[in-house]
Amino acid sequence: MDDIDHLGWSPALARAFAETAEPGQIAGRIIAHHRGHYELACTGATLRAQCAGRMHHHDAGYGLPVVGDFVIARIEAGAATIDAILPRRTKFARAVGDLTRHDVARGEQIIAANIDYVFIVTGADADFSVRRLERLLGAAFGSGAVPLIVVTKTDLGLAAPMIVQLALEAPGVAVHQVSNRTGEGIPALRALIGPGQTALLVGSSGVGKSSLVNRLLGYERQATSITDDNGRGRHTTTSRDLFLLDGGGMILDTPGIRAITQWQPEGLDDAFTDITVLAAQCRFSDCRHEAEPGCAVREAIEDGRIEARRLADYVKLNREMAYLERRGDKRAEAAVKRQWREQTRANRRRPIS
Ligand SMILES: Nc1nc2c(ncn2[C@@H]2O[C@H](COP(=O)(O)OP(=O)(O)OP(=O)(O)O)[C@@H](O)[C@H]2O)c(=O)[nH]1
Ligand SMILES: [Zn+2]
Repeated sequence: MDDIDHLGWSPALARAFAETAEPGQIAGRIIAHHRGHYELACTGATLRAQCAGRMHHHDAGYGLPVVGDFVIARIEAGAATIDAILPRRTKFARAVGDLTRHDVARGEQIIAANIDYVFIVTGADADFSVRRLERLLGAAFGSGAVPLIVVTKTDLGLAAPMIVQLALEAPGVAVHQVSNRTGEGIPALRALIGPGQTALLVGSSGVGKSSLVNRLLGYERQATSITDDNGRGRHTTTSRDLFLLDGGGMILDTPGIRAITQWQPEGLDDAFTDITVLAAQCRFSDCRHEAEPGCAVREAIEDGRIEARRLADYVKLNREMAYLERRGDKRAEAAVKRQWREQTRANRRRPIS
C-alpha cells in the first residue's frame, strides 16, 4: 500500500529524482515526523528514517524534511538515511515565536509539503474564532494549496447561521458540510480529493478532525504511540499522519499543525482582499486607515460595508509580521519586504476614485 506510486509520485518528481539521485539511492514520502525520526514510505516498505548530518546545515536548500515531503534516501541495516528533499510543489508554513536557525534562514516554519487542499475544519456546535479563521485562511492561501472550509456536526441542526457567517468572513472559499455521526457529506468530500492528491486538516481541538479522518478512511485509524525516546525501546508500530483513502486521495492530519498560532505572510493580503482593494483607493498610498482624510477603508466601515473588527485584525496581523521581520535575519527581512513592496505597487495601479 505504501508504494510511492500511490502517494502522489509524479513525472516531475521522477525527473528530479533521476537528475539528482546516485546509484543505490531510493525515493520515498515522509508520512510522519516524530521527535527524533521520520516514517518514510518507499516502494515495498515503510521505514524509520533519519536525516543525513549535512542536512542540518542551515544553508542546505530546503532545510529539514517535513510531513508530505518526497525525499532521496539510502537504506542501511533496515533503516533509511535521508540525503535530500525533492522539489516541493506546495508548502504549508507558519511564522513562529521561537524560530530555529533553519527557520530564520527562511523566515518561516514549514509544517507540511506537497498538499493540494487545506481543509479548515470547524464544528457547527461552537462559535468559530474569526481571528483564527483569518490566520488559517492566510496560511492556506500562502501555501499554494486550495483552501476549503469543512463544517462538521451538521447533525446537530445548528449549521445554518455559521454557513451565513462563513460566506461573509471567507468570501470565495467553498464550504463543505459533513456529519461524522451520520456520514452525511463524507462521500462528496472524499471524492473531491483526486488520486494522488493530499488534503491537510487544520482546525481547533474538538471540531472533529479525528472523527473525520476515521469517516473518510471507513475504519478507525490505528492508535499511534511509540515510546522509544531514550533510544532503547523497540520500534514496532508504524505511526503515520498521512493516510491513503479509497479512491486514491490522501488525508494528512499532523500534530504539528495543532499548535498553529500564526500564519504565513504571503497569504495575508489574499485573506483580506476586501480591505486591500479598498486600501488601494485611499488618498494617501501609505494610509494607515486611522484618521487620514480620503481613507476609503474608514469610509467603508462608516457606512457598514466592512466591520471595524476586520480592519483591526488586519492591522494587528500586519504588526505581527513587522515584528517577525525584526527578529528574522537580514535575508528573510529583505525577502518579506520585497514581497510587500510588490503587493503595494500592484495595489496602487488601481485608479483613485
Ligand atoms: N454530533 C457530532 N459529534 C461529532 C461530530 N464529529 C465529531 N464529534 C464529536 O466531537 C468530539 C471531538 O471530536 P474529535 O474527532 O476527537 O475532534 P478533534 O478535532 O480530532 O479533536 P483533537 O483530537 O482534540 O484535536 C467527539 O466527542 C466526537 O464524538 C459530528 O459530526 N457530529
Ligand atoms: Zn485608508
